[in-house]
Amino acid sequence: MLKDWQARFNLVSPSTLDNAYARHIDDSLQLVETLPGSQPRKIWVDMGSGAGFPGLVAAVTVPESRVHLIESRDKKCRFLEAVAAKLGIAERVTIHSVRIESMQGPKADIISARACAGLPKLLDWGLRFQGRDTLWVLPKGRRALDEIEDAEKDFSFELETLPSRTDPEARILHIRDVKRVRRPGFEARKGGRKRP
Ligand SMILES: C[S@@+](CC[C@H](N)C(=O)[O-])C[C@H]1O[C@@H](n2cnc3c(N)ncnc32)[C@H](O)[C@@H]1O
Repeated sequence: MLKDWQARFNLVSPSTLDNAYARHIDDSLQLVETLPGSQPRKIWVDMGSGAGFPGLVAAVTVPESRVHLIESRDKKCRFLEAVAAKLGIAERVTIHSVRIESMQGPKADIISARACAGLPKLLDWGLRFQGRDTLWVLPKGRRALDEIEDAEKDFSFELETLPSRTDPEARILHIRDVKRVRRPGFEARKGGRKRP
């Protein structure tokens, strides 16, 4: 379906299409593989789902999950609906055709986002979905360490960094207990913060 719909809907980067299973499906699958056995997984929120990576792959492979796919582009949402219907998983998949910032919930057991935004923005957007036992599962590329450093300016969090099985330069971040913080050395001012 990805290949059929690509010409009209421009779902993924054309250069990845020939190798789409490895680049998108298997790359998403490895995120599911990293979930600790004890992790609750009833509610899964995937931010910026695009063509369903990793959200739809999670819906297929984690049958106890209800998966919320958030994607602001209508065309991509039409594709997500069609795939979910074809796979017979539409009952467990909710597609939100809105901007992430406009949502208020639900509280998630798992929050994922792939190739959607830098870590500080993801934490800012995703906090509204964080509950008590939420695990954030975020694949990141070679800028992972810089993004973590940036995020630490505005947030505290527990972090575990796992290797990626599909890309030696990438990392999979497992994050918990995200809190917004004001670091010493930053002072509030109208419209933002500045370093003294
Ligand atoms: C580069 S694509 C990645 C899609 C998919 N996660 C993947 O890995 O193939 C990023 C997607 O996030 C969506 N997106 C970006 N910002 C968003 C926002 N604020 N609210 C909802 N969707 C957003 C875009 O429309 C786009 O489809």
